[in-house]
Amino acid sequence: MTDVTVSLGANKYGKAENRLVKITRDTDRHEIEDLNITSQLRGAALVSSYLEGDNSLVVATDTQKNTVYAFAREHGVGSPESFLLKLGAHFVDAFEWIDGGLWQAEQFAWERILVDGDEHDHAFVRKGQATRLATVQKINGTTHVTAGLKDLTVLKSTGSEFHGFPRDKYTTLVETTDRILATSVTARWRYTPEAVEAEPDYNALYEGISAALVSTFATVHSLALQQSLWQMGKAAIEQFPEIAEVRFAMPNKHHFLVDLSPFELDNPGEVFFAADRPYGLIEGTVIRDGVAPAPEAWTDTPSFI
Ligand SMILES: O=c1[nH]c(=O)c2[nH]c(=O)[nH]c2[nH]1
Repeated sequence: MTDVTVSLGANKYGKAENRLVKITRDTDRHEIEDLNITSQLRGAALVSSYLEGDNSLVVATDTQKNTVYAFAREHGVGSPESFLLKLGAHFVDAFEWIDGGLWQAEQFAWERILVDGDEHDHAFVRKGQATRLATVQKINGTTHVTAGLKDLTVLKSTGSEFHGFPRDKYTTLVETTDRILATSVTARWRYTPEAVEAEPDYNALYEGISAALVSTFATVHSLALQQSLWQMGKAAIEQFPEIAEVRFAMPNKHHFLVDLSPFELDNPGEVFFAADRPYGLIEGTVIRDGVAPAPEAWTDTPSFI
């Protein structure tokens, strides 16, 4: 057997993709900062953790994660650059064997939802996300037009409650009167045969209907995402006689308040972990009374929405 020797090359370790949502709520006009942060450390002395399983110098990835959330509360975010600089300085200063590291951030941009032309104080829409949808169905001699949108991500940093649900031995969810409500709306609506016949301005209808959906999301004080869904569909149908029905699929994008008490920090609704899965999935159709149902309009379109 030939003598084979191996050595450890470049390495670093840490916690990837810490989803941090920071709400600044000193006044009624909230600010949102939404980031995905990765922290990784390097140090020559860390070789023993790889070669021998010696963890005596391993600043746990869990500690790195906690530091991200605690720093958001202690120092705020401000800019991703300044936040990462603070993290980097902390790790190399606090642990002398940490020579360096790599700290990376993605920041997701949000805009305030406009309600009657005015910026809302605590309701936001993710920038540049929504995709417009349109379908023409010719079937049994009839033409149906459906339209909609997907990936319209909206968030309210207050004005949402969830309580009064049944409890059994598997229920652990704590009742809340103030939570973040966030969803990525998929909605498809069907235009009435009369609207299609009249060859309406579909661009103007799309703008108006999508504005009605988001402004209703913003203004409804929500007791559940189900109720927001209903109110959004109802508003669109009431404001636009061209719509016969609206179908929705709305994931409940959970934001969990981070427990900062182990670090002797309070967290009055400011620092959240934005989970990506599992998520609640709330679906429903809102139908104008008196219109003829047209299930064939949806033939071969995506299963529900
Ligand atoms: O708006 C909500 N609807 C639910 O049905 C539900 N279930 C849950 O755990 N949280 C929530 N939130």
